[in-house]
Order: sequence, then structure tokens, then C-alpha cells
Amino acid sequence: MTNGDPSTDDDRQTGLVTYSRTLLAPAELARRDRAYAALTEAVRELCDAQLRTEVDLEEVGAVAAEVRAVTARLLTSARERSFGIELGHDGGAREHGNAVLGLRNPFACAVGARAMFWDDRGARATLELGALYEGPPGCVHGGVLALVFDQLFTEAAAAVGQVGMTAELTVAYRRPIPLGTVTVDAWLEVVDGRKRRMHATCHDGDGNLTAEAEALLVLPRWLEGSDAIWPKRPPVDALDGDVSLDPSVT
Ligand SMILES: CCCCCCCCCC(=O)SCCNC(=O)CCNC(=O)[C@H](O)C(C)(C)COP(=O)(O)OP(=O)(O)OC[C@H]1O[C@@H](n2cnc3c(N)ncnc32)[C@H](O)[C@@H]1OP(=O)(O)O
Repeated sequence: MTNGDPSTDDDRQTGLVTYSRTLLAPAELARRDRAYAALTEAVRELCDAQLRTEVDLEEVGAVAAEVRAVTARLLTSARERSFGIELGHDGGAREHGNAVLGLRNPFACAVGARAMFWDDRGARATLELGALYEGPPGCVHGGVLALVFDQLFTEAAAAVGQVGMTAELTVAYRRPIPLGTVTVDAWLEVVDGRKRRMHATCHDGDGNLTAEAEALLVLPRWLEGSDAIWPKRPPVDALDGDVSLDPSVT
């Protein structure tokens, strides 16, 4: 079924999820992923630069005009809807718009070597949360951390084959989290029918425990026994080897 995007077709609907399917050959898809990943990284750098710049006001005005011109160029051809979930050639799910780990989302912080990784207990990520993620002065915004935990919990549940969506999320902020490196871990504690009880921790760059979180994930009724395809991530072991590995590029 055509959806107005020349590079994909809508493939099927599973409950709330519309899966689109790429129409591009594997090499072309990989080439596009690399190009869009580079654009996303450039825009992320731009966002950080515009936040921190101290150039004079005339230059600020000139840059604003240039950025608007660049935006107009990108919009000469753009999809109307969000990215959703696209199926790649290996059948894997590509969620490039995701707010935490989307390959094409400049706000996403869990990308490239900073992505989320799975092991047989759950999921882990080591992130760089810089000035764009500030809440208390010099510290990570509490809502940003909740966002990261929300994604991490669904990752951890999927890593152990117990997928679900977040029904409840509780965060205990134990100490301010300095901007910079944070490491988050999440794991499954209890399964009770469609309910999964999860736990997570956040450590700052000095190894201090800064926050803990608990979540109830529920396997939605519409997903039970369905053919839904959940995204997969590389193993934590991969971090010991090629840390430039970008799991989103398949
Ligand atoms: C396929 C690829 C998908 C990729 C997903 C990526 C996710 C990224 C991370 C997220 O952003 S998750 C998004 C935030 N979460 C949501 O949008 C979830 C919104 N809520 C729902 O969709 C439904 O309410 C939910 C799926 C959580 C439950 O609906 P159901 O109709 O399947 O469950 P039901 O009402 O039958 O309840 C099942 C059990 O869970 C319990 N339950 C459900 N919601 C609860 C709740 N909020 N608090 C406590 N218990 C809850 C409920 O009491 C019951 O317990 P018992 O079995 O003991 O009776």
C-alpha cells in the first residue's frame, strides 16, 4: 500500500503499529542511512553550538537566516508523517524517529557507540548528556532522565524476550547528575502474566549512583500472540570491540 513516501510501502498493521517496508535495495538503504546519520549528527552539533554561541548579534541574525534557508531546502521533499517503524531487508525494525535512539532524530542521545545494548539480564547505555539536556544548572534535566529510563525499560524487557509498554514509571532522584557521561542499566525483576516489573539505575561519570527507577510494563492485549516485530540491539559485549558500531545502520 502506498503511503506517499517513494522509498517505502505500508506493509501491515499490528494493533497500533503500522509497519512500512523499504522499497530500496540493501546497498542504497545503507548509503541513505549513513547520509542521514551524518546529517543528524551535523544538526545535533548545530543545536549544541547555537545554545552555547557568544558571537555578536549581527552574526546571530545572519546565521538564523542561513538556517531558515537550509530548513527550506530540506522541506522541498519531506514525508508528512512521523517515521514510525520501517522494516529493513533483514526483517529488523528501524525506528529512526525515536526520541531516545532514532538515527534521524537530533534530540536522540542513545546513538552510535552511545546506543543501547542488550545482555541476558537487560539493557545498558553509556550516554553523553551535554548542555542540550540541562535542568538544574550544570545538571541533567530530571525529565530527560525519565525519558531515557522509559526507553531503557522497554529495551531491557525486549532483551529478555518479555516485551511490553510502560504503564507506570517511578524515578527516585538521589543526587544531582552533572552534565556529561551517565551510565544507565535496567533489568527485569518479576513477570506476572502480561505484567513485567522492572528496575533501573543511573550512575554519573564518577560512578556515583544518582537515580533509581522502577517501572511496570504491560504486554498490551493487542500485542499478545501477534506478529509484531520488536527492534533488536547488539550485545553489551560489542562495546568491548568495535565501539564505532552503529546498531541502527543495518
Ligand atoms: C511493536 C513496537 C513497539 C515499540 C514501542 C517502543 C516504546 C518506547 C517506550 C515508550 O515510550 S512506551 C510509551 C508509554 N506508554 C504507553 O503509551 C502505554 C499506554 N497504555 C496502554 O497502551 C495500555 O494502558 C497498556 C498497554 C499499558 C495496558 O493496556 P491493556 O488493555 O493491554 O491491559 P489491561 O487493561 O488488560 O491490563 C492488564 C494488566 O495490567 C494492569 N495495568 C494496566 N495498566 C496499568 C497501570 N497503568 N498501572 C497499573 N496496572 C496496570 C491491569 O490492572 C491488569 O492487571 P491484572 O492482569 O492483574 O488484572
